[in-house]
Amino acid sequence: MNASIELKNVSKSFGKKTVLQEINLSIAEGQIYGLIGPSGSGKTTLVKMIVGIDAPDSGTVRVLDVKVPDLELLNEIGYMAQSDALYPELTGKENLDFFASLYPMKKSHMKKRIAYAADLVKLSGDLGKKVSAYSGGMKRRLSLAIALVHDPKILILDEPTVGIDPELRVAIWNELFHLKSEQQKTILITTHVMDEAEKCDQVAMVRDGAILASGTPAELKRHYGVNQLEEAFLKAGREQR
Ligand SMILES: Nc1ncnc2c1ncn2[C@@H]1O[C@H](COP(=O)(O)OP(=O)(O)OP(=O)(O)O)[C@@H](O)[C@H]1O
Repeated sequence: MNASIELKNVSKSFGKKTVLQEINLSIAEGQIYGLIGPSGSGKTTLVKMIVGIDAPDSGTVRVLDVKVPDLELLNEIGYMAQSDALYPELTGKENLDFFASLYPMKKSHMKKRIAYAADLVKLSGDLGKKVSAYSGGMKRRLSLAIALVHDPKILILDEPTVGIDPELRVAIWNELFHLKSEQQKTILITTHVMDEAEKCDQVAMVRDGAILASGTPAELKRHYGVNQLEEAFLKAGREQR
């Protein structure tokens, strides 16, 4: 099977600081892939390279076998950034309409997609309100709906469940599982939360701009002889030093 997302020897520095060093990553289609690592380890920088928002200093990024950046590829990627990029003076519905209109979709299909995405994040009842009146969690939920609205093959979600209550978090994860198994979506997610990493098919542990280890959660725990993924992460970090 071809990889949906493939990074080869990707490095990036900001000034003198090396933020990513020689990253190699291959994510198969139809997987939920987790990037787990502490704050500042380089996860966001890495996903921005995959979306094409930022360019590596060296190395290559390919998505669906197309070299990034590529404008058409954006039709196949749903990106939820860590900070919400919403229009506060517009309503939730107007935000969804606007972002959906950026993609080639028939009006009737667009309407269905907006209803589906709003329902998924339990915002259907609040779509008429201005985003400036939304709570932090509601804004995250709207951002997730926007990432999904054009039915992309690949979802890239940067800490999607931060500020979302446990019940909705479970509902969102169930939908991610559904999108994977029913529609073979490829889902890349960054998280600090170990119990979310446990739900991923594959996990890469990121630290100081490098991938310390990768594999299924079970493989990683077995490799490090531990019962918790968190312990595997700590052991991998100690071995690196
Ligand atoms: N545009 C930039 N200019 C300078 N430094 C940057 C820039 N973007 C990121 N960095 C630095 O790169 C490092 C990695 O940041 P990044 O946001 O990728 O980490 P992260 O793992 O996503 O962290 P968090 O979990 O807190 O979001 C940090 O030291 C950060 O300060």
